[in-house]
Amino acid sequence: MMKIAIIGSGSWGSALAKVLSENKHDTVLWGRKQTIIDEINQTHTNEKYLPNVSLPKEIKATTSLSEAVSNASMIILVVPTNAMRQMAQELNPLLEDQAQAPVIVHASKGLEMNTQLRISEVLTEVLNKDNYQDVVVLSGPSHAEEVARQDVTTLTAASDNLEAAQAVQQAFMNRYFRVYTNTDVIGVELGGALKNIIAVGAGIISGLGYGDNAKAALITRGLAEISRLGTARGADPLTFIGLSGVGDLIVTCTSPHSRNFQAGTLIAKGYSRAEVSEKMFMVVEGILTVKVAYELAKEYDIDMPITEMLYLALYTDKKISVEDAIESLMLREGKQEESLDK
Ligand SMILES: NC(=O)c1ccc[n+]([C@@H]2O[C@H](COP(=O)([O-])OP(=O)(O)OC[C@H]3O[C@@H](n4cnc5c(N)ncnc54)[C@H](O)[C@@H]3O)[C@@H](O)[C@H]2O)c1
Ligand SMILES: O=P(O)(O)OC[C@H](O)CO
Repeated sequence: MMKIAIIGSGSWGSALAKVLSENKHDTVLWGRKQTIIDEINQTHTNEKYLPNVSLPKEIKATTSLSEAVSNASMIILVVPTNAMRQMAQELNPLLEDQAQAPVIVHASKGLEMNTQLRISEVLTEVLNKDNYQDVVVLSGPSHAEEVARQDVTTLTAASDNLEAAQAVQQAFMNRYFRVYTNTDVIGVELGGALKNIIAVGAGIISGLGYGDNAKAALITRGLAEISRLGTARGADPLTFIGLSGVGDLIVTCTSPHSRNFQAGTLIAKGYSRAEVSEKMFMVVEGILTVKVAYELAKEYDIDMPITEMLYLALYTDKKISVEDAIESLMLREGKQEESLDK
């Protein structure tokens, strides 16, 4: 058993802390809001982010980053993507004097605005490489609400160093939480980040009353464009038919738990991007990732029609309605489906 620090006490950080504590690890949960930290320590709940869940009383919560990471063998970052750089900068001096360099894990899903970097790229850019062992990405189809009630869940731990991925696998695995390993960090991170865009689209078509045919079309063609961008960025195409690809795409596009899906239903009701962000108090990564993916698609000359339509609807003043966007997707020139020899 080891000391594991979880940085971020929102829905996913709290659910992951619950799993690790149940696996008998010395689990410390860091958050920036004193009221939430007090609630976790005193009543063993986090009603705002993980309602109706009893957390193990062994979880220690703190607002002190130094206390959280001191002597931790593993540090798991679960803050919104655009807070990762700052968290890594704050971590850097605290890792200087650790007796043993920790494994750094992140379990978030997005791409950094402006730099277009994957989260592991941000972490390796900022963290002093002498002070940590490896970076591991934990991703896959996993809603916090279901993990917290011990529903069967499968994930992927990916790292360039298979042994580091295996260490994460061993820390988390139990009868309801099964972790596979992978060495395709690019594919695992891009699958997790880009599926959120398609989930926003799924919420929109559901909110507009389209049926299951439309949803299946969106998921399948969404997977095609995720795979196109992913392989252009160096991912193994097979990764996109794994847990962090199609697995996460299915769960996020079909589950009422998904914040990205919920945000899509609000967009279908006519709310603007700013209004949606205000109404959803939890992070909706897909709304931000649309912009980054659109820019990457332009840069790499990749056809991403669903992402492009969402970008036009959310980020430009072209005032394209969602109905017009869907019609224009449907009426593009006829295409051939992907095949292995193309
Ligand atoms: N909720 C899930 O089911 C789930 C599952 C898998 C992955 N994820 C991913 O995990 C990441 C976190 O999601 P979540 O569901 O926990 O979000 P959340 O909105 O529930 O919680 C986010 C937490 O980060 C904190 N935070 C926000 N800005 C911060 C900053 N600048 N510095 C430090 N802390 C900050 C918030 O106070 C909150 O505690 C996202 O990338 C999400 O895609 C979520
Ligand atoms: O609630 P969402 O849309 O952020 O999705 C959560 C997880 O990524 C699902 O695997």
